[in-house]
Amino acid sequence: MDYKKYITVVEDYPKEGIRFKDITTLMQNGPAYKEAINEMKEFAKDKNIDVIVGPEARGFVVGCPIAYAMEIGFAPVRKKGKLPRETVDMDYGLEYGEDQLSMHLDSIKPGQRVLITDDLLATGGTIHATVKLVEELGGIVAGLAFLIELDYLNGRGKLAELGEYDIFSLVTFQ
Ligand SMILES: O=P(O)(O)OC[C@H]1O[C@H](OP(=O)(O)OP(=O)(O)O)[C@H](O)[C@@H]1O
Ligand SMILES: Nc1ncnc2[nH]cnc12
Repeated sequence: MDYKKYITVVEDYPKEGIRFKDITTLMQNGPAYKEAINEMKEFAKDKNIDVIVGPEARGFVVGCPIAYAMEIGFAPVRKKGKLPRETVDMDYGLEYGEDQLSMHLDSIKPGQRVLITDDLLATGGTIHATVKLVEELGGIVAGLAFLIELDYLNGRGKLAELGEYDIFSLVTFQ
């Protein structure tokens, strides 16, 4: 499927010079959304995944339906102060700002195999912090799946600082 035709590119949002990839137009199309989730699930199917992890908010939009389809759990990564119990926290930077991400201490058991999902890989800052959170909790990152990868921001290079990972993206923008 040509997913690009369902993704809207918005110029200069949220800041001048950013070409924002809006996935809401893909989500509005039931068959395209379903097919995208199915392809991401296919990537994960032989990896013995125990739990899916995704950062708020758009990581939930892809991670939760994959978890549902695979009949496994989903552990959220949230911006600081949003999780009610004890957390592990990590600073991070992204294409248009910086923040802190958190996970509940009991959201991953040591040795569990994790699929990390998000809508989009840009600079890799969000996913770099997410991998660090998962590994700090003792999880094994068995794969990373994205709807969109912005090749020109080299998120893969940022992830390579942490190790070698199996990375899948449905659509690449050069
Ligand atoms: O690779 P990076 O440079 O880190 O950028 C990618 C991240 O940026 C966006 O999330 P955002 O923080 O805008 O939050 P949202 O999902 O709540 O809109 C996107 O959903 C990714 O999580
Ligand atoms: N260019 C972009 N479009 C959509 N989401 C993003 N997150 C970081 N960079 C982005």
